[in-house]
Amino acid sequence: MMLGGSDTTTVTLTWALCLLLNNQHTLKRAQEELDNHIGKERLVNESDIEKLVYIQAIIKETLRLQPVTPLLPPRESVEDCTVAGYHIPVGTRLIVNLWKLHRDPRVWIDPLEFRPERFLLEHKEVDVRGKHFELLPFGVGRRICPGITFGLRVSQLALASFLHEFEVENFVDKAVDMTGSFGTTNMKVTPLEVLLKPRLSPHFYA
Ligand code: HEM
Repeated sequence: MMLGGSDTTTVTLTWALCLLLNNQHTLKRAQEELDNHIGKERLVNESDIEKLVYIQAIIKETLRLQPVTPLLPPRESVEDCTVAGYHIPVGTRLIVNLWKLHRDPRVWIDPLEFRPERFLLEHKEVDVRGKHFELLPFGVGRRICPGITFGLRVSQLALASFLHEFEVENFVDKAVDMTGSFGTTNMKVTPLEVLLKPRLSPHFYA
């Protein structure tokens, strides 16, 4: 249970930072949201997350483009059925391809673009809890991730605190490498190196 939790959150936060660094306007907008709602005289609290809708949208958009498990663990059909015109005999192993689903151009406008705004606009009603089949980063059905609420909250709070407390810049003057391992877990292959600068008064870091 704890292994499922720590890896997945680290992977999500790493990809979120990569995507923000490669899309500077989104990084700026996230920090503006933090400055407007929290200011610079105190740290972020868990109770602030409700108001940080852009931060929430960043985590959703990260999970869409870089799902932790691009292929969900296999299922087995318990009876003969037909799906989208394909006959699936009982006992067939089925694997849901989240990578493809989350980038389907019939569902998502500019599917390869990192655009958190989509979750405040045209996909406002889409959540990640297994009810909307176009976005299933935590899986679906009776084996759905039991750590959704905790995983989401930790990712949102960690990202909000990090961006509130630090200016973050790419270490080298080129786009962050987005190569993923694409194994069971979608890890970033090369290390992410960033430059950090405090954004708040020194006493917050003592
Ligand atoms: C961003 C964070 C997380 C993501 C993206 C994530 C994603 C997933 C996915 C895709 C599955 C497979 C679901 C399926 O087969 O339909 C899963 C299963 C699971 N997750 Fe998570 N997870 C996260 C956080 C957590 C946390 C925080 C915990 C626990 C504290 C956790 C515990 C588990 C467990 C125990 C399973 C296996 C459930 C089963 O097979 O019945 N996960 N997770």
